[in-house]
Amino acid sequence: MSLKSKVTGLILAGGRGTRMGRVDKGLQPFRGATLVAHVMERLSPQVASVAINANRNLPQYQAVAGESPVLPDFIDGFAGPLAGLQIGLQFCPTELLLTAPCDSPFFPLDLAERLYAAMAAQGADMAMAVTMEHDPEQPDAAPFRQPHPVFSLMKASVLPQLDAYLDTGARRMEGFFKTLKVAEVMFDDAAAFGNINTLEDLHRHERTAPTVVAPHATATAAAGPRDADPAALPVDEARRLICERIAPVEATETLPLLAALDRALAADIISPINVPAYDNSAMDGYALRGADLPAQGTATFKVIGIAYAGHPCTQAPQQNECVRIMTGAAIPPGCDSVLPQELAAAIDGDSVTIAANALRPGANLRRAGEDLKAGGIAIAAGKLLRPADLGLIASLGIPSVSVRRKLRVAFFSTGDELRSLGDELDTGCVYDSNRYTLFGMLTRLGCEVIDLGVVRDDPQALEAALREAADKADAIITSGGVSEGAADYTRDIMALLGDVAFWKLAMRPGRPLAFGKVQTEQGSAWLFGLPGNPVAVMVSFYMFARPALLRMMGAEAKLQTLQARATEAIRKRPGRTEYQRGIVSTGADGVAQVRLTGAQGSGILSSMTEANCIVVLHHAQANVDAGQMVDVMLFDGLT
Ligand SMILES: Nc1nc2c(c(=O)[nH]1)N[C@H]1C(S)=C(S)[C@@H](COP(=O)(O)OP(=O)(O)OC[C@H]3O[C@@H](n4cnc5c(N)ncnc54)[C@H](O)[C@@H]3O)O[C@H]1N2
Ligand code: MOO
Ligand SMILES: [Mg+2]
Repeated sequence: MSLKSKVTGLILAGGRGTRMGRVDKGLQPFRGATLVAHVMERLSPQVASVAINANRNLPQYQAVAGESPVLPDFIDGFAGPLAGLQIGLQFCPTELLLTAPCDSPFFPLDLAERLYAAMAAQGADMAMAVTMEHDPEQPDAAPFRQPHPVFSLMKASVLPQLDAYLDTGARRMEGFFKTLKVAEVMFDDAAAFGNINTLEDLHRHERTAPTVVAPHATATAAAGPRDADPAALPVDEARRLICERIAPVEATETLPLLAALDRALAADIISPINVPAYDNSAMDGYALRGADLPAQGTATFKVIGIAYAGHPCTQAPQQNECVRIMTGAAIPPGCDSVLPQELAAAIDGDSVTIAANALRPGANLRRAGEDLKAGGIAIAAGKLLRPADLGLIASLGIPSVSVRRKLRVAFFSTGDELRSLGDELDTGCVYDSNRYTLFGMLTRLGCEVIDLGVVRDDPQALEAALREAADKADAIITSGGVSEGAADYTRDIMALLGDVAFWKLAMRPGRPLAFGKVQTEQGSAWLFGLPGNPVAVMVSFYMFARPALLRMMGAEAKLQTLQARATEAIRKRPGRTEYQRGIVSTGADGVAQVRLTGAQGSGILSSMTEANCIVVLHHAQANVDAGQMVDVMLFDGLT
């Protein structure tokens, strides 16, 4: 089942708007629509359906909501967001509820996904967004954790706990959350959770250009302390801008199951049968009726038949009778329990003696449909098919599946200094390594690769390569030439052929990045102009090209991070995301620990081959002390 189908969105618009002069915040005009309409637009793609919690101007909210419900508080008197949450949970038709306030129109498009990942991983009742913020009055002070309780994903089943909490007269969200198991999810981009509190805020944001058109405008709002480059775009923001523009390729194909490994499933796999198809035994032993088991002492059962996997026994045991049964064999009629043979008190010819408490009635049975129910979604569209998926599909008797077509990705390296393998290495030259790392990363991702070789720093050669790439491919990956260097013609040519933006990112390595669409008469392709430095090209690929390509492939793109303890102090400047190469291992106490691989320069490719993970030091994060936990991304999870 897809996550989206499990989540209902709730927009919290029930407040009094005190700080806005008691105007109805959600209905304030903003960039050509109401604030609530902006929130609705960001929430809708993440959820199965949306509801709005509002207590005033209900017809106006209904006009924005369309078919979706507008729900006033159940308890009286503008009791705050918890009252909105209560009615939202009462209404919620799915197992999860995602909340967003009506005055925060910039929140991440992967909010549901990221909150859910943490909630599931930690077995929590709910997950809440957290950011690291700076006090604008004290720019030199350490950043602090800012929870955002109004951006939460929770199980609908917490409603009775909320009812009980509200019955005590308490009204604070944080107070209620203390009664639950909460997973906190750190988001890099504090600005994305910024809300519009006052009319002045509203007008200030209104004057800045919309996020999608001019990333740098919002980057300024998100800038960290004074030494950070205010024009640099935070990583989360850049990833969001890229993914917002990109859509999956439409074409699909039907492939025999064995040819579908690593491809993105184009349609849900619906189970045509129950798996298992019949109740069967989980053990070698004796099938019997649980009601016949002794309450005390022992009871002796007569063996009346034998059931093998594939050869059922159709005889129904009567009182104190049983059937000898093997693992996987169908349970004989009337039986509901299986005694593993080693738990019998005695076995003598065709009689088996069982002691009281040796077996719980109902034990050791695998019920029909306990793995998959006929008619249910066995695997949701978007899944990249792994070995277990092939097995699961086979277990349903399905011989072929519909997958998205392979993505065609053209790539080339740029630079006069590059020499191909087999060439002499002249003075001032380097062997072209980026094309090999790119080939590896693209192939691992399951793309059809089109290698266009090395392209000289020459406008005509570059234009020809880009045109050829746009004609042949869905996406183009280049390396080099996107910085400010005098010989970097790529920028001019890319801009000439398409709608390409050159970004300076608040990250290291991988500061420069070109992204946009290259258009020719024959076709168009998304271009990712990655920086030339060999480590930067890999990091930029993983952080930006990979999620975008996966999205084009119609696959879910998760960047999974784990936590590990830093074995050493790490220097880190707040205001940019740093990706350092690390080696993760298990510490003496069983906790994951990570050490850095020596020099971290963006030309030092050996740091990548030595590493087994990337240590992610988030935008607002400062120096890390030895022993502190840090986020790591395992290479094995990236490709
Ligand atoms: N004045 C500034 N200079 C630089 C800035 C800046 O902001 N202002 N950014 C630096 C950063 S960060 C990077 S990264 C590089 C990126 O520059 P380009 O993308 O233009 O890349 P090139 O200059 O073409 O190459 C950089 C470096 O990488 C080597 N390289 C390039 N391609 C390959 C390849 N296929 N295989 C192996 N090595 C390759 C190239 O020889 C250079 O040494 O700009 C900084 N400068
Ligand atoms: O992208 Mo550059 O490699 O950050 O140094
Ligand atoms: Mg260059």
